[in-house]
Amino acid sequence: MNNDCTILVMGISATGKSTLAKALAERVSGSYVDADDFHSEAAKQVMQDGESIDQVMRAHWITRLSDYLQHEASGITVLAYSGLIAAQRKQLMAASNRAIGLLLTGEPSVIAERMNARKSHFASPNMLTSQLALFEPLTPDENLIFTLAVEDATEQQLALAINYMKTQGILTHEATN
Ligand SMILES: Nc1ncnc2c1ncn2[C@@H]1O[C@H](COP(=O)(O)OP(=O)(O)O)[C@@H](O)[C@H]1O
Ligand SMILES: O=C(O)[C@H](O)[C@@H](O)[C@H](O)[C@H](O)COP(=O)(O)O
Repeated sequence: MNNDCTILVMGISATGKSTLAKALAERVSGSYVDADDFHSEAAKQVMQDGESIDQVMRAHWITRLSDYLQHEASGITVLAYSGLIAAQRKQLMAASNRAIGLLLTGEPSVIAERMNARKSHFASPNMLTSQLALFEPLTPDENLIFTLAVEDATEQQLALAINYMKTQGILTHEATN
């Protein structure tokens, strides 16, 4: 394992994971990685049709992501990843030397608005219902995952995330100045 740390930025589709993860990667001089890039073409087609991927497709996707984190990632990796299933969140948190999570949650109506407004993305807005149904709430042992509000501006989410990372010893004060 060559990576110092992975920051998993999680939440159902259109909660703002990619937006926050890109901003955070820039702020901490890390690498932004989008879990969307690890989907098969067949999985993308399913999501384009407005469905969430099935368990088998999700398991293959998680294996590819886990392999990447274990063997290819280096430095600080900021991964935008849905994290719907608790056991899989734990698997990816365990795939790095060090990992923390940020979870974007909020009102379904706000998320629906963002999904509908988003044009250039393979996931169809019809996915919202299945994403909400599939999402498994955090379990008590998932204590390195910090929840952020989708309703907050990205800058505010970023400030809270940086503060959390400092309290967890992931960042020094100097690293983000
Ligand atoms: N904090 C925010 N406030 C308002 N709009 C946001 C915020 N974060 C993201 N968005 C917008 O919401 C949409 C979905 O964001 P995106 O980052 O693509 O979500 P995800 O990666 O979770 O699917 C995009 O159009 C994005 O510009
Ligand atoms: O079932 C899942 O685990 C999710 O649907 C996952 O596949 C992801 O959320 C998609 O990649 C959609 O992309 P965005 O989350 O970037 O909208």
